[in-house]
Amino acid sequence: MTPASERFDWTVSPGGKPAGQVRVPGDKSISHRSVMLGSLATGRTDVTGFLDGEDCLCTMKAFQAMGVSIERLSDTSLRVDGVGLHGLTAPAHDLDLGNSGTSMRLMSGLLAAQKFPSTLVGDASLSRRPMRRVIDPLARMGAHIDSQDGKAPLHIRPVAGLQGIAHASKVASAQVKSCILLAGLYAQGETSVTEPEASRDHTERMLQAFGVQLEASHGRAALRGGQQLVGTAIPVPADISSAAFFMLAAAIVPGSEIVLRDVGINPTRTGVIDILRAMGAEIELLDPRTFGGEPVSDIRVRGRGLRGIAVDPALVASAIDEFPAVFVAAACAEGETLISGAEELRVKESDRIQTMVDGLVSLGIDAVATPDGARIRGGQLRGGEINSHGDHRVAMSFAMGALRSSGPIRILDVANVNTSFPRFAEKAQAMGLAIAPHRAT
Ligand SMILES: O=C(O)C1=C[C@@H](OP(=O)(O)O)[C@@H](O)[C@H](O)C1
Ligand SMILES: C=C(OP(=O)(O)O)C(=O)O
Repeated sequence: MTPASERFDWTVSPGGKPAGQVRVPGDKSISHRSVMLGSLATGRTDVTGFLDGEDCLCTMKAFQAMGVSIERLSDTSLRVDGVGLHGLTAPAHDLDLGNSGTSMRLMSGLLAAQKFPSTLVGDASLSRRPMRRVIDPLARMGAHIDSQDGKAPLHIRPVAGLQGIAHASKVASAQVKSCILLAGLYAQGETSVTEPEASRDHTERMLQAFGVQLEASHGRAALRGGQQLVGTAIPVPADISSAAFFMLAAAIVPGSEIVLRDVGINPTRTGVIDILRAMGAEIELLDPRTFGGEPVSDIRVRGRGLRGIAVDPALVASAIDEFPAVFVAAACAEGETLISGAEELRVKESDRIQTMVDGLVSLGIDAVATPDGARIRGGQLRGGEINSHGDHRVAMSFAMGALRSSGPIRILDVANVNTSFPRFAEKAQAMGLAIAPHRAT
């Protein structure tokens, strides 16, 4: 795998008609949680379809550094021998969580409850992201976390115990919700989280699969502390957030047809399907089934040409990571697309509103950023150079844009794609994209 420190670029030549079948890598959210919950359980957890991206490998290494035996049976299969809720041991060094917001926010919850200190560090992008959204509620539970003005590194001090709280989150964030629920496993009494829109519910589903009693309803989750987790088998579905780039590819090229296999279609994640359908894409769910506690299906996408829409703000939470792809879909649609209610995009790996608007404008598209979204008028993409700002989802979205551009698109700084989608360029090539990776010059 390419180390994120090496600079890589892509040149993507225009044209191509996406065709064929692909299974994109495993779901990132579920892969992180499989390591975390498997480590805290008693007994063995076998994980198949694990995402071997750098983000999830950071989580895996962090738990290994805290004494958990995690064996890689293959690139995508793990065997986790859990140490129980109180079995983690003090790491000998800072825990480096790379580029991964999910690792840092979820782990801060469970580490806040430990009898040993720990320090969580990340790369330059992760060190710019807001952590007060987890530090403040954890402090109300009795945790001690020192930060750099609300940002990483996070120094977590040992505490005698935590108290359950009822947390009303201002943002719809599965990372905040999961952080508090993981701390709640160790707290006295009940811990609950409510949020303005329902965020992805993998933590709730997976805790239940590990035997935890939990109340979950739309926008609220609650559990009582002191419950034991019991190891279980976790088959990880393909990640709808990675599949979204291929949905985009087929949707913007009339006459194309692809099938994406084994994709997780948890209803808290399927906003991108609703948005692309509203824009005119033909998307069919084939053979719906379940993997463990998660709904899965194959997805057929046929390109029919897209039209601009006002994206329903109620879909933002369930499509949050797919907006870079939606920006490119909007650029390839007839008419105007309005995106609103999506200010969370500004605090991801990059400011995804600004990065996407800047990139589209440099490719000749009329696009304007607003505080919580953008206005994008569809048009002819021309060739040019895109700075991905080291943001994997920005890089992959613009790569697909080349299917409709009049000249080659060069995308700078793409090594970070390995955080969520290892071997993306090979899979995209196999589906018809003329993508050439090369060392940055
Ligand atoms: O809980 C998770 O696994 C994730 C939650 C989302 O973040 P927020 O909770 O910050 O919205 C998402 O953007 C991220 O890629 C993964
Ligand atoms: C926002 C993302 O991840 P994280 O928050 O885990 O860095 C993402 O993968 O798009």
